[in-house]
Amino acid sequence: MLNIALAQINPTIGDFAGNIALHLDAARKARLDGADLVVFPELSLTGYYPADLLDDDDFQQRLDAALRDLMAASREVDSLYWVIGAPTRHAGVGKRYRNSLLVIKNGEVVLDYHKQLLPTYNVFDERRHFEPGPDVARVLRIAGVSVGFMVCEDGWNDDGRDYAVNPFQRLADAAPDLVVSINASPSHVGKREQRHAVFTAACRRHGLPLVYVNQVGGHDQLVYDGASFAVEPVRGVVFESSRFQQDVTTLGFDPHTARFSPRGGRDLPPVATQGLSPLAFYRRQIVLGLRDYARRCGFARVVVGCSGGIDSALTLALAVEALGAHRVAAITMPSRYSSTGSVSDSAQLCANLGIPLETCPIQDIVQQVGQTMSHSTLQLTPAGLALENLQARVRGTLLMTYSNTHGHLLLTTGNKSEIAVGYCTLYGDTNGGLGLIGDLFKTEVFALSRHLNECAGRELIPSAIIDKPPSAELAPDQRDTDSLPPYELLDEVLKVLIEGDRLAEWERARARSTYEDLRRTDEGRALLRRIKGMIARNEYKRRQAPPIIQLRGRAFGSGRQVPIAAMHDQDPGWKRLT
Ligand SMILES: Nc1ncnc2c1ncn2[C@@H]1O[C@H](COP(=O)(O)OP(=O)(O)OC[C@H]2O[C@@H]([n+]3cccc(C(=O)O)c3)[C@H](O)[C@@H]2O)[C@@H](O)[C@H]1O
Ligand SMILES: Nc1ncnc2c1ncn2[C@@H]1O[C@H](COP(=O)(O)OP(=O)(O)OP(=O)(O)O)[C@@H](O)[C@H]1O
Ligand SMILES: NC(=O)CC[C@H](N)C(=O)O
Repeated sequence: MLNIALAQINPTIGDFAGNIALHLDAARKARLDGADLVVFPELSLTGYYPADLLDDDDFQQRLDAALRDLMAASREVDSLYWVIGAPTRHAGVGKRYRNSLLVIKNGEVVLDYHKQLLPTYNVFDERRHFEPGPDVARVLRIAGVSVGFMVCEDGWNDDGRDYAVNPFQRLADAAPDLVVSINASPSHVGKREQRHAVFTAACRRHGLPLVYVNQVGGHDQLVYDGASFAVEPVRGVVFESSRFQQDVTTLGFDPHTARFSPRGGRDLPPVATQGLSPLAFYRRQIVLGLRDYARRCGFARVVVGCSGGIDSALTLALAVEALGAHRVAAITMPSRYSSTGSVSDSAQLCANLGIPLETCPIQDIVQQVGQTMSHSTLQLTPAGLALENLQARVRGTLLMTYSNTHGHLLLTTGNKSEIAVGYCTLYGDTNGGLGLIGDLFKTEVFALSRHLNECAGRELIPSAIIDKPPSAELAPDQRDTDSLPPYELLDEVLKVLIEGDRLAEWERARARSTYEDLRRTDEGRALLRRIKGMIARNEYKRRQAPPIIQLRGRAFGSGRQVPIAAMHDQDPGWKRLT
């Protein structure tokens, strides 16, 4: 019997002392639980993903020292095998580092393995920093059990197709009793189920049991849900660590039966195939994403402009859940175009959430800006769109002034639909340090708001806010639908155009059929061209936008890299100055 601890930790990138302490605490717990080896996530020493910090001299020196400190720390838990992840120096031609898995014991490296498949797609950019490891299998005998090792993406090329490099196949050829995979796998809706499908299929194909340990925590726009797991070749996933929090659990493994057992128990039931609902998932992902972003960047409090609309309401409700009511500030900034509901609904929302609502009307400043500009040599009186945007910019400026004064992090409130088509004001409502709902389509913003109310068993977000038609309230009687197609239609089209083959299977059929229906008529094709044009022409806004927490298969940000100064397909608004 081999006792193996799955140490799902939440390292902070570059906080070497803190990360070593996390390793040591987990190792001590593993020892108390009778573990022979403790398994940490990919790049557990640095945190995933250090990116260009790997090119920084000081970081490199701190990393070298930290690796020595971690080895020394391993002596404090006598004879325990630690499986850790760290960049290690690469001496040959090419990149300076490899993405490595090290097995250490009593201060010595007893095995090293270097990741072969370096993901460089979507949000990943590992080829930029790492040299791939050689096409070899690495196996070590621990407590009479032969254990083979791999790192994250190494396990994803085993789907029956004929890849040039398939580390899972290579390891299977070495016939270990057990596979240990260390990972930094960011989560989005459906990702947990995808991991289960990929690894149960490979384990079944090769008749191999596997332990998969993932990182947990929020790192900029990415959130890692943990959800580490153990797979038996016949029964599939039989254990799953808790999601969205650190977890150190020790399992027994019997090499004769290839089965796992809980500590002191006999058997494990198979884990349910279906995890959280999409809405429950979004909520937990955003809450952890904000919590870790705020604490890692040193923000005790956040501030949100509260319009009485659904986007700011949902942002506030999620911020209160993540940080507590005492850490969230809301400011209403009515203008002459604000409805009465804008302030009264904001007041009701804040009462429901238990936060005070500050008030700062903007009419005087907007007027003053107009007068200043018209009385200057500019002789310019802001009107039309310029006046609309001025209001949004005055609000953005006031919010940043509040942030500068009190040190609150400003949360931006844009959703994926409006970010896609540029229905937002640059340096106005796009101001902020982090977006919580920027990867939710507007229809999902409504659904998640209702979900929060259902979970609370009361109205957190007042139904008046949920039921009112979306409006920017920057001009008289303005409605979003004056400028945009109805969100029920727009969102389905955006799913196809933005997410494409990354669109989750459960929503693919509906989105595609809406899209294909539109392609059948002249009017529909014209609408598609218009939407494509809006997406293309607003690339520049997204390039300047704050990071948003990724929730879906393809989010704006590093996961979608599109040039700005380009001629985009079918863009009716494209013009070249000659
Ligand atoms: N390729 C490019 N590269 C760099 N910069 C570029 C650019 N193209 C335009 N620009 C700049 O961007 C400016 C236009 O962008 P911007 O000033 O943002 O203004 P714009 O996109 O023209 O207008 C904002 C739109 O968003 C709507 N809105 C505003 C606020 C809130 C909401 C809501 O409900 O959430 C909706 C508003 O009603 C309006 O339709 C141009 O004047 C130019 O300076
Ligand atoms: N009267 C206001 N008071 C305070 N903040 C405002 C006000 N109006 C707009 N904002 C800020 O600007 C953001 C964009 O608001 P706007 O109403 O223009 O569009 P929206 O996308 O429908 O957002 P929401 O649903 O929150 O109203 C809001 O989420 C809010 O943060
Ligand atoms: N760190 C990695 O290798 C991540 C890639 C992998 N396919 C995942 O997202 O799970």
